[in-house]
Amino acid sequence: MTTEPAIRVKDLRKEYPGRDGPVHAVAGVDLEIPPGECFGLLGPNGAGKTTTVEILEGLNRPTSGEVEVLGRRWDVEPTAIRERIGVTLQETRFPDKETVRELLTVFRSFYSHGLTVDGAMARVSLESKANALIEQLSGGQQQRLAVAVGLIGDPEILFLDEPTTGLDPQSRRQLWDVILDLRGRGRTVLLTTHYMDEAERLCDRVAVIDQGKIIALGSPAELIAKLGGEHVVEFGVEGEPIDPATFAALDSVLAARAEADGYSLTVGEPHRAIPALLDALDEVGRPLARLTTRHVSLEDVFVALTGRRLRDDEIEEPAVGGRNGRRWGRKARAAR
Ligand SMILES: Nc1ncnc2c1ncn2[C@@H]1O[C@H](COP(=O)(O)OP(=O)(O)OP(=O)(O)O)[C@@H](O)[C@H]1O
Repeated sequence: MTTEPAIRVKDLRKEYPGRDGPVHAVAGVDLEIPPGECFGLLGPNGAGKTTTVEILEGLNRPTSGEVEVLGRRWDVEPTAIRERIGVTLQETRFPDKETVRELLTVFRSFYSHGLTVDGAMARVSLESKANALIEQLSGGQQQRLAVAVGLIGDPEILFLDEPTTGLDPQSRRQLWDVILDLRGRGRTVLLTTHYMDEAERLCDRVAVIDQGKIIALGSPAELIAKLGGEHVVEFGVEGEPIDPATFAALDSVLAARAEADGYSLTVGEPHRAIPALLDALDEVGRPLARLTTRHVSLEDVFVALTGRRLRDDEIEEPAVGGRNGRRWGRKARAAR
């Protein structure tokens, strides 16, 4: 295996013509991904993930910038790159009337070396479906087949564009196992997703991308640690809305935010913050409607950086800094 980066991207830009002027789908992305890393590109719909990945896969051309895949450039050595990468697109449509084995046999013939067809089916646990028609497969099985197609050339890098979107939880977990297996084999995986739990579970490092730019880069644990608190307390209060600044001043609260249906606090120590919250509500005679606690997630990182949720582009109020004086919220922007 080479010691050069598996992927190197410098000042990558892609503009599409738009009705109201050019759309800057990728607006200056720098990336260096070492071999063997499972790297996640995270961001909401329209952030520029697919465009970036398509350029890396050689399916789209950049407007400007440098791209090297396994030390090679698409405009110089396209075949050499194609032989060593695998691609699973966001949506794949295979011929309904072909069997799993037939399809994999066709794709295997495109590569000078690779897995056996049986080996590829085993990697994605589809052995029992070898002779099933593609139209007979469930959504999760079809997606695993798409991954098997990506793996058939035994690639050094596998690109997976939103591999689990639309799948049920069990199918998602089955695909996660396939990706973890690949990671365990030392292969490089570049994954795009808008599921934060997926990124946390699978990725060594993630780049959070928004409006064509990387706004945070690091391991999920590093990005979460930057929020300063490990826990989120979410609660609702009966009656009129309360200014979140009231809660920001409470013991061990690092940031407070009004949510659509209540409030969310980033806290260092829930056993100090919760009693303080209950006392404060008691004092003003406002009963608590509900309260839950959870660990901070990458979703919270995204909200803290952009003031928006990843999944639905819902607008959030900026967070109000706690007594440690930390402000994590930014001005809420209008959804595009
Ligand atoms: N062929 C195209 N022509 C014009 N605009 C495009 C084209 N492809 C993408 N865009 C625009 O570029 C931006 C980035 O799109 P892209 O598909 O890369 O985002 P994404 O993060 O992958 O989103 P999704 O999760 O929805 O696929 C969006 O504003 C999109 O509308």
